[in-house]
Amino acid sequence: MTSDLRHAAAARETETAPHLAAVPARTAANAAGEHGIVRNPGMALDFGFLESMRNVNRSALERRVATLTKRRSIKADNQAAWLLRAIACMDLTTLNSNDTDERVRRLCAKALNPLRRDIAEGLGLGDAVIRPAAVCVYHPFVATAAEALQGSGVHVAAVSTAFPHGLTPLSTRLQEIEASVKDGADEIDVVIARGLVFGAKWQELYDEIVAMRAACGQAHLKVILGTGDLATLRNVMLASMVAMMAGADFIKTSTGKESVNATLPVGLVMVRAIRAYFEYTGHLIGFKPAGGISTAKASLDWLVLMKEELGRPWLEPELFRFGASSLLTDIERQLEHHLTGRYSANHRHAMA
Ligand SMILES: O=C[C@H](O)COP(=O)(O)O
Repeated sequence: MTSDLRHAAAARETETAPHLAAVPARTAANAAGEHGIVRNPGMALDFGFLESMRNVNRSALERRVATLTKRRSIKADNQAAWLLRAIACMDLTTLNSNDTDERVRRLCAKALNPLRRDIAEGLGLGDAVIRPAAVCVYHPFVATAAEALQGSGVHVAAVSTAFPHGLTPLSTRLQEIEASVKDGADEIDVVIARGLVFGAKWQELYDEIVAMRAACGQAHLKVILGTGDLATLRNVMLASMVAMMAGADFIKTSTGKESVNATLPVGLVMVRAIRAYFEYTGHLIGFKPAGGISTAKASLDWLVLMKEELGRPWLEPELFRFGASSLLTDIERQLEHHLTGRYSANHRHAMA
């Protein structure tokens, strides 16, 4: 364990719940790494640890979520700052069957200038650069996005393993990852084959993710669980843990294509898995809720959940992302409302 992580663990032990709030911002910031966070090296698949995970109590989770979202008291002045943070933690996404290079270029242009000039000026942003953390695209558009975003610091994320179902031979999925990395992807969002969860084939799931992590090389690995397909919250907890043990840098809820996408109770299960993994290993894993998050209000609920359950470091793009195709539109509208007291039509905040 590095001294930074030892420091984080020591800080954790001195605090009361939610004790990860004690982890200092950018805990591992001194360690080398493109994101300023020590990458999760993974660990051997530990069946004993998996078995020790308690059953998930859905009604307790729902009560906790209700408390969190009701207790939230982000006042109007703070709200604009939180919404800017939501932009900074966003993977601005297009994953449509009718995507084109031109559409991806327009989305990248939006990522480079996410707020209309009058809104940015009205907020007094000056030289501050507020941009999404990444643009997320299908593999065929990685090179286009990489070229459009070159030098900007906005990453290219690719969904590269037979998204959204993950149902091609592993060798094909690994080749797709390698091709995306070669084309310039900084981050790879992979989907798991959900059948491995239903069959409790944890070893096979673990081995697949280990292979995917190896195929990523320096690119960061986000593992999409497809939680809406996983049937039980215990499956969500166990799949989260297996993904982290196999070396995931982030765990992500959904593809956006399941009938149920990111929900706060499922998110709570996953962030508690992240907490348990941290307590066990000292490694910090990112979280990405994705799918159906389209309103500024929803983004605030998620940010509150992260702050209350895991603490300040999980309000940084190194450890938290929204996967969202239309959230930026609503955030921009709300920021305009904050400045003018009026709402404008969505088309005034075009994405791509
Ligand atoms: O990973 C991101 C999701 O596919 C985006 O879903 P969304 O279009 O519902 O925002």
